[in-house]
Amino acid sequence: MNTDPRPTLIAAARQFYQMGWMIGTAGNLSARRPDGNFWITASGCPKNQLIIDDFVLMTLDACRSEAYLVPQQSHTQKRPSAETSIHAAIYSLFPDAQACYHVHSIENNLVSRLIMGDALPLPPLEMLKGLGVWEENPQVAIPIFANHLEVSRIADEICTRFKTKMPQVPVLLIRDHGVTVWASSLEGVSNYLEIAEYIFRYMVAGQKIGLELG
Ligand SMILES: CSC[C@@H](O)[C@@H](O)C(=O)COP(=O)(O)O
Ligand SMILES: [Zn+2]
Repeated sequence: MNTDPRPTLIAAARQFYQMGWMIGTAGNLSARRPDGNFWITASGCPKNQLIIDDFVLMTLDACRSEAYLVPQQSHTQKRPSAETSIHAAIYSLFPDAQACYHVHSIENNLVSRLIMGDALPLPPLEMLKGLGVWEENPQVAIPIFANHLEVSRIADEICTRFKTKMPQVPVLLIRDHGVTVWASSLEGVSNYLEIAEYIFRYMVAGQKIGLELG
């Protein structure tokens, strides 16, 4: 990824806003640069009207799963997303990840309540191939994490769980909060998010008509 990812992030945020996934400043998007630093949306920005200065450059301490502001950012006084620690956790756990998207949709909030355990089993849909699962009748579950006011606690729990058990697909849910997806390219992360949200819409619609989802 040699070009500036910010125009792509701006376009993606506008699209997700229109889908109802980034309403009222919700959500945050990030992408890595070739030097390993990553751009992330500044906190509290309306996602339908982002500009190039609505991003903050962070440097990653992969060993500690923490990110820090890159100094000398004369162009912005903005604060990074309040959920930067989750992006930092993903980038440190998955060195191939080049982009990480987090959105709040009605459906991703609803499905996080379909089961009160720590993983959501998915129906064996063809669409799972788009998340990299090429199996007959796949048994896939998405990890669910508790939502905490202190975001670094969510990030710590992601690190702890994924260090012992890697997720089957690059998707995680935070209960009553939203979804986070990651991929090795900007194109890939958008596809993954669209597929995850398709599956969530399917599950919510299936529940409504009493479908057995397993
Ligand atoms: C609509 S408030 C949502 C926030 O609390 C948070 O969950 C979120 O996704 C956006 O936080 P931000 O700091 O703007 O990146
Ligand atoms: Zn959020």
